[in-house]
Amino acid sequence: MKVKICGITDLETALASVEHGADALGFVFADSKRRITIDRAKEIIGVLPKDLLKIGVFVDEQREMIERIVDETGINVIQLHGNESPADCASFSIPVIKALSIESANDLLKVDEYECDYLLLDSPKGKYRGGNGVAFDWGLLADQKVEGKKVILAGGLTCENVGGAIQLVQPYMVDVSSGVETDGKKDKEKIKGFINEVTKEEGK
Ligand SMILES: O=C(O)c1ccccc1N[C@@H]1O[C@H](COP(=O)(O)O)[C@@H](O)[C@H]1O
Repeated sequence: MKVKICGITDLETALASVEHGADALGFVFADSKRRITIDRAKEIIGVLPKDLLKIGVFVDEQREMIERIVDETGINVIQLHGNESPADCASFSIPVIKALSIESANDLLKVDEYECDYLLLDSPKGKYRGGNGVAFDWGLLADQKVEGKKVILAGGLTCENVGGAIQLVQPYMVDVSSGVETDGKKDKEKIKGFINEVTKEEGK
């Protein structure tokens, strides 16, 4: 099971996440309290391990801007978290994650429209397009399995609920932002605890 820590804005948190076993770090280039500048992302990514997934999160961003940010920062996976169409997600030169908002079983029908490398399933609710710390009904995914896609589960995951979520959904990766923060800042102990819970669940 892979783990992504999203909303990285400083090097110390990035390095601590890697040390504790994160497979992927997310950098938000969209409207968010965790938005990062191109220069800052470049500085952080420049010292991270080569094989780590460095994921740029975008919401309905211009393709040219996404390509520029990829070139300048070293982002090696693109996460499209807005209303991007299947065509918008196609033919980038690096892997793409399409995020879909899941509120009802009907929303899962969209899954087959996208041919990208990964599908991220998140809650639709909150102030921003993502990163709101709100979970959706994971039971929908237990009832209607997503076949043949690498599923990333996101939205309201915490140290307390990630074990149960994994049992229910069996995703390829779990993705967390708010659940590893205290007072709006990334909390290294929570990051460690979250990754430990995922590892514990895998060992069962
Ligand atoms: O993290 C953000 O601020 C963000 C902003 C805009 C689009 C996506 C964003 N983050 C993604 O949302 C999921 C869920 O976050 P949370 O754990 O519920 O806080 C997160 O994993 C990011 O991929």
